[in-house]
Amino acid sequence: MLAVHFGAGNIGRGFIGNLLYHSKYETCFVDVNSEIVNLLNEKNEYRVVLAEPTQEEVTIKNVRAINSASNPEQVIAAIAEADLVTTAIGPNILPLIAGLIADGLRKRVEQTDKPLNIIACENMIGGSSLLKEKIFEKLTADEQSQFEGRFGFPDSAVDRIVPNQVNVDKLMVKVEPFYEWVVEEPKIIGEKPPVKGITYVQELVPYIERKLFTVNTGHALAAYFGYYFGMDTINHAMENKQILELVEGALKESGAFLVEKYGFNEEEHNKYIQKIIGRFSNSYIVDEVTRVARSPIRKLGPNDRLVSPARQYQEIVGKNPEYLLKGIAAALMYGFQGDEEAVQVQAAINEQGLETTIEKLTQLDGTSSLVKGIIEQYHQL
Ligand SMILES: NC(=O)c1ccc[n+]([C@@H]2O[C@H](COP(=O)([O-])OP(=O)(O)OC[C@H]3O[C@@H](n4cnc5c(N)ncnc54)[C@H](O)[C@@H]3O)[C@@H](O)[C@H]2O)c1
Ligand SMILES: O=P(O)(O)OC[C@@H](O)[C@@H](O)[C@H](O)[C@H](O)CO
Repeated sequence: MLAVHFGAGNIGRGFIGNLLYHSKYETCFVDVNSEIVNLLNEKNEYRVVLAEPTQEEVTIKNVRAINSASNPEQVIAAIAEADLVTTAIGPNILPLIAGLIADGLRKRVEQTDKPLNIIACENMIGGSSLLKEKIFEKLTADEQSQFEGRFGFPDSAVDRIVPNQVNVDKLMVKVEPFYEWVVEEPKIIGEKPPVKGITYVQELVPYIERKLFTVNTGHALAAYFGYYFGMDTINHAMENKQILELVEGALKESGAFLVEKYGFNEEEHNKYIQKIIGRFSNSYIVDEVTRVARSPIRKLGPNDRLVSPARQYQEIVGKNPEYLLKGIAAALMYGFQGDEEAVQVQAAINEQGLETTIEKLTQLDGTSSLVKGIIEQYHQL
């Protein structure tokens, strides 16, 4: 079985590639990083090390790679033959690979009528659906109806902390032991990809909201307040009592509406929160706050980990959240010069003012109590 995976980065090698290998796939990574592509083709294997006391190590074999910038025709040929296509490249990049996947699917229908599933493994609600939309924009009406029944785009939620890292062995990747990959079954076309480690569910939204609005909400608060208080890594940030309290406060708020909305067991949800806080504090992982804080414009978006839980808390619990608004305020203050989006947010606040910037980024109404609350928290920082 052949899997074509876009993005040979942290999650691509450290998580998806790992599960694919253990499920007997040959994995063809697609990336634009020529160093990583060349190394994968030279070695055809790489190591994954667990960030825990045993430092257990596995070797992932049966891998190769294609540089999509220089060899797009090879990617097209690989998609035409693939049994599964996955991505872990970042939400902002999905639209950029849509044309190449569309060409691969066109070639495929000339060769075979075998169905194919394309699964985006990104931190966002509806990643595969967005990819489908972008691919379908490239197609004629006839192609759209032909592709509709043949290619599935099930949404998914992926969870495993894989920090940025520079190792002597450049292909090696250190990952936390925990992982979860949930895929929505009803949108699968043909047989379910037999990947050991995927949990298939009938409805994905509760899982992705629980993951994004717990793991990523808490992580974002740890990162933005970590940066604010001058911390370098997430586990150092979590050692700070004030930050721990802020993270716990935000997770109690997101937990309150998640439990109410989806009927999760409250006690189980509290255990889930505590487990996540333990994961953030893993001292075997060096996860820089600037990785977790990356792309604040995306993270301040209306459907992302800060604004969506704040809005849903207000709608479902019936009052303004406190900690989630503090988190949004801290994200608005994030001025790391090495992050293009952080620089843009600071420039927008200086040029257009705080309220207009909040309205534009969050799509919240400037007169709403949520925006007023964010401004109040911002001025308190
Ligand atoms: N790292 C984590 O802890 C983690 C966990 C869960 C989900 N995710 C999600 O996985 C996705 C990837 O994150 P990551 O941490 O692995 O990032 P990363 O930067 O380590 O990897 C992304 C890879 O995509 C490649 N890439 C960029 N543009 C490309 C293009 N046009 N075509 C092909 N490849 C391209 C990059 O060269 C890089 O190798 C993101 O959506 C992230 O939110 C990350
Ligand atoms: O990848 P991002 O930028 O959406 O979010 C940064 C981290 O919170 C994220 O990568 C987590 O490590 C991951 O989502 C854990 O499953």
